[in-house]
Amino acid sequence: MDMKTAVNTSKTSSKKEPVIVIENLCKAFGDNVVLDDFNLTVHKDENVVVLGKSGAGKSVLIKCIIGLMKPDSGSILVFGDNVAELNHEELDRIRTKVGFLFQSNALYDSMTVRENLEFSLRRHWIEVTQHDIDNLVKEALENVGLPHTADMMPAELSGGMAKRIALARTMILKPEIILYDEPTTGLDPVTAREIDKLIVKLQKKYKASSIIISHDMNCVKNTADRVVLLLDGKCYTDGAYEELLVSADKNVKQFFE
Ligand SMILES: Nc1ncnc2c1ncn2[C@@H]1O[C@H](COP(=O)(O)OP(=O)(O)OP(=O)(O)O)[C@@H](O)[C@H]1O
Repeated sequence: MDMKTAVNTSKTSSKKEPVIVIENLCKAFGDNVVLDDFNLTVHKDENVVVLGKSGAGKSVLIKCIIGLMKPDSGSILVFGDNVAELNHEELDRIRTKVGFLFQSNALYDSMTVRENLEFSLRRHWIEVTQHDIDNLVKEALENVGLPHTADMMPAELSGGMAKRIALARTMILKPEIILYDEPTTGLDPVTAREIDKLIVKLQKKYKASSIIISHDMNCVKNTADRVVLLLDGKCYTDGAYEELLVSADKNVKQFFE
């Protein structure tokens, strides 16, 4: 079956403006061809989940999007700019609009929650006042339901709380695009579902677009407007969760069984 033809209709309309356009992306490490003519367009307000087996190239894809890795060929346009051609300052400007939630959370252990959130702001927004910072920190903590944690240290947080704080730190810059690297990995099922809800709530509130890398099929179901299967370096198929769920294609089925 030609899966592209079969399931290439997503819940979100392709009429919305594209924010990320990836065309013919290729990346190899020696003989290891990881991305091989990979294509993907993400539109405004859209949550796209990228599914793929371990080693399929999901992290490499994300690194290319934020300019941490250079593609061998092909292009990645973020808000119309070709990431591989940007200089350091231009990349920094783009990164204020593109938030990244690390799988490890990447909170600074020696800083309080407030300092972790402030650090993000001071690094990117040079002219921000202390009054603005206080308000933004308050809003960010309220967004994730943890207004009382500002003076806590990361070591005092549970895994779920740390994930929420990491999400607050990502959202404090009000990014227009958020890239999530396995946001629910390592969390218990109840906490994982809370994180799914927060991802969707904040995406709606700030009208952000997202790429979510996940193996957690509940997370995929709860967050995805569209699911992309990365296989053999290509976008193997692309459709709504419900469409892929009933697919007869064996490569798709293995993720949904
Ligand atoms: N810097 C690098 N140098 C050499 N090979 C690399 C490098 N980064 C990634 N790779 C290779 O690229 C392939 C894809 O890796 P990647 O981390 O993107 O997989 P993934 O889909 O994110 O897997 P997982 O779900 O296990 O995290 C792997 O074969 C990996 O060994």
